[in-house]
Amino acid sequence: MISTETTLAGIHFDNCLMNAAGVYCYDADELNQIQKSAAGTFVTKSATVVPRAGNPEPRYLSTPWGSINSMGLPNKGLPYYLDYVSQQQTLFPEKRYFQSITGFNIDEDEALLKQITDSDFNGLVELNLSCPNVPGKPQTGYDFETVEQILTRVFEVYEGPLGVKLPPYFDIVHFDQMAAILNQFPLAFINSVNSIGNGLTIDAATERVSIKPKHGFGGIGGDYIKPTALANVHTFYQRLKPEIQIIGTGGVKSGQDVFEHLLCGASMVQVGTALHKEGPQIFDRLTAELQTIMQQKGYNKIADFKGKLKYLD
Ligand SMILES: O=C1NC(=O)NC(C(=O)O)N1
Repeated sequence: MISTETTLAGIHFDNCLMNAAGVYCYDADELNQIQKSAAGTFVTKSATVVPRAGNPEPRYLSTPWGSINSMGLPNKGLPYYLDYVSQQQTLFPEKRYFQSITGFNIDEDEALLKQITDSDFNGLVELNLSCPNVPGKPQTGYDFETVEQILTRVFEVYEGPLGVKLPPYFDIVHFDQMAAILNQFPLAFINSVNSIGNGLTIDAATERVSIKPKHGFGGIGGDYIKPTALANVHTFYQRLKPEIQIIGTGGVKSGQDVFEHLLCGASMVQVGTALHKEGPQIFDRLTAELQTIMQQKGYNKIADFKGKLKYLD
């Protein structure tokens, strides 16, 4: 039997595929659709201290090669998601889920984590350090000193399995610097990558930008970013201590894309842009395509090939 199961933070998941935060996870209706799909689990939309309407629309566009978005963290607030996940934990006591959170400062991060500690949440926290779309707010993941300060506070106050959603990096020195910071902490995982921030797509016919916020600037996902995503997954796989596992996100729309992320070292693979386009039935297709590739190569489980990317030297 070809198995696509995986383990993350010592937790078993029947399938290594799940949604990426922000896609099919805004409310109970969307999360129910992921729950009923072939995905191994789900992550909620990044929750902030107070609910947010997000940026003005149009704020999302699917393009032939992917997507651009400037959602601006629209979410129903952490209590909503904790209530929903609590119900799912009761319905499916053997499953574990991901709660994404993002504070606008270190005190907000602490407040969000305290809310989670005070709840019956038994899953994994994904701390989003990389939203590129809140006007005036930097992508924290590019401020290394602040990342270190945040993680220091986080692990003073939170005891459950926790990982960070990182922006894409493009410079080997930055990989080295970030890995040196991340390796100081008992992180369960990192999730590489969030969208490539502040891209621009335009409509030549109307001579206009595609989305309203920030004069059309938004996070880029899809085919455009797969090479960057694979490089980030593999570079951190090479540099991080083995206790910190990797969730691979970016450019996944086929079983081959999933296979490539796993080959680069991912233990779990998230799907964003392609899920937005195809809907939750994509998980059936991706799982079947991955299993076919594994069968053709003689692999029975992910551990047979995870991280075993070959070089040409
Ligand atoms: O972290 C995020 N990444 C994105 O690409 N978009 C969303 C958002 O704008 O809410 N957040």
